[in-house]
Amino acid sequence: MTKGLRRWLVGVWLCTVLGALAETAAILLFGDLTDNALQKGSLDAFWSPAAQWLGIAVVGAAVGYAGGSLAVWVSERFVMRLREHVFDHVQKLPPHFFQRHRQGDLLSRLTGDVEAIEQMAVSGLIGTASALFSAVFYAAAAFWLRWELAAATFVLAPLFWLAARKFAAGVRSVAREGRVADGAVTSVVEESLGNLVLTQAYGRQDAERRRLSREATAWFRAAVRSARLNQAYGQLVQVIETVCVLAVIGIGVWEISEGQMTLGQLLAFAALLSYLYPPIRSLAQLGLLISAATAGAERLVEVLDTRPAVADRAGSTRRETGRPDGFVELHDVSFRYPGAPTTALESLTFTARPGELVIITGPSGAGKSTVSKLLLRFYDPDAGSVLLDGIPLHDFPLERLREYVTLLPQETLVLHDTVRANIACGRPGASDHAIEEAARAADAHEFITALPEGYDTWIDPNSARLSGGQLQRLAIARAVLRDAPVLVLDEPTTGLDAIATRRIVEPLRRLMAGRTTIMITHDLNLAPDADRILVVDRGHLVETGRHDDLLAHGGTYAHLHGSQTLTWAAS
Ligand SMILES: Nc1ncnc2c1ncn2[C@@H]1O[C@H](COP(=O)(O)OP(=O)(O)OP(=O)(O)O)[C@@H](O)[C@H]1O
Repeated sequence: MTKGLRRWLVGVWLCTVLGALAETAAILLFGDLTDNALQKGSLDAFWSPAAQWLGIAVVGAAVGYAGGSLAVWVSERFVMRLREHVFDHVQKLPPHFFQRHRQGDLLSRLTGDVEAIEQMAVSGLIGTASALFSAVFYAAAAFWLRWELAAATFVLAPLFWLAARKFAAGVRSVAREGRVADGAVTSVVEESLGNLVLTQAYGRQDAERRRLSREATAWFRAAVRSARLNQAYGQLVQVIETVCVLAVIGIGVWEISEGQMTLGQLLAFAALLSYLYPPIRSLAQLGLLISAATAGAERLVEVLDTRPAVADRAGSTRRETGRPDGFVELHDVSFRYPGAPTTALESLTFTARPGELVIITGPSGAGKSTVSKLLLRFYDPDAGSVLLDGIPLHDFPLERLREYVTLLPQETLVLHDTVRANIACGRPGASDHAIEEAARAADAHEFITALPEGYDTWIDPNSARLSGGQLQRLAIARAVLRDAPVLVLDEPTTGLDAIATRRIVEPLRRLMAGRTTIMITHDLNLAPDADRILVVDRGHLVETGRHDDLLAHGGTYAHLHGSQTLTWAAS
């Protein structure tokens, strides 16, 4: 991530060295001026050092400006890359990662934690480099000016380090608490806003406020503790500095009274000290800053350490497969979700030939949706194989595979964009004509043109502009445009009433025509159309056959069908 940034970093450090050199030279000139011009009252002795001082100040300002701007550019660029890197990584993570982490907490990691590191990167880069060089130069100048005074100062310098060390552990732990609390606050806000209807309908406002206030109190405590620690450290450092300055003045007064030193030298030395302490202080403080940023970094590393469940195999990205016919086979497939106590699928075997409709049904939690996750290769099976046209799925480049196998998920997924863009994401770059054709095939053209801005109407995931059935037809249009040989439909009618369901049956049939379709559903309306029905229960395939045969068999399928017919009759 730091590739290409390192040479700019060298530039920053170079500017810092030059800046410190300029300031050291200015201090020495100040001593000169005091002894030769001020004390003697000689204007002649003033001009030359004054002109040099001015020249040095101008050069110092230019170098300071260049170094400061460059340092911010380098560190902000680093942070930008870090954020993109983490984001890219998160986008590859498997579904269970998102089920186990609260969304708000992930948001806070991608924003707040990255900012914590940003602070360290900015202050670290500018701060450490400039503090280190300044400290070295000023220390060298101090020794050159009066070594005995410098020695007295440096005897006391380790006190700064001791103070910083004492505080570092506390600062890190409080920063960690703060970051965790920040994630919790974001999570509560995000969850509450997402659940506003439930909150308002059931009068849960007070309960939600209490939830927020609990997390906010933890955050408040951490923030106050952190401020207290920093204040205490700052004040302690002030006291240490005062001790150092008094020691130097004491020794200086004694040396002047002995005639071993001039007032100019003492004043220059005192000025040098006022330059020397800030870098020493900030070097010590850097430890505290790093301690605080480490808490944020640890949370990011936790995300980065989570491996994607699947990745392109070596060589698979170069493999040219051509568009498959859509022959899907599962052989003895078993799968258990990472960390789950039981297997979700056990020795599942079935095939779907090109153009066939295979329906997978069964009770809730049977493992039906898991089949869709394996077909899209969100996960690889623990045992057995999933093949497309006889080729194991992991031999296809992931991106290509997902062009060949299209998923129509349970929840209608909407992009924050126009209706047109929402359909076009099925095939980026599709012409307006193709988009409209897809919408017509999905019976969506009519309601889209009735929208205020037609295909250019803006929609978003929370938009109440479109009904569930209309959103589902939009998703069908997207799938039509994608034109994949294999289609996986996961409960396409869930959440739709009988009328809306009836309205999507025809578009669905059009979409399925000529494609291998694997439909996961409780709704057995389309079951008579299926070439094969699989009944899954607790991860096992318990029955398979055509609708009429399974009904005649009188087993689980007949029972599921019967209970559904009863529900329809009752409704
Ligand atoms: N991310 C996960 N981590 C652990 N277990 C999971 C995860 N997702 C699903 N499961 C478990 O795997 C089993 C099969 O789940 P799956 O979602 O495939 O069932 P399903 O038949 O589609 O259910 P439904 O009809 O209710 O959608 C269930 O016991 C479920 O609890």
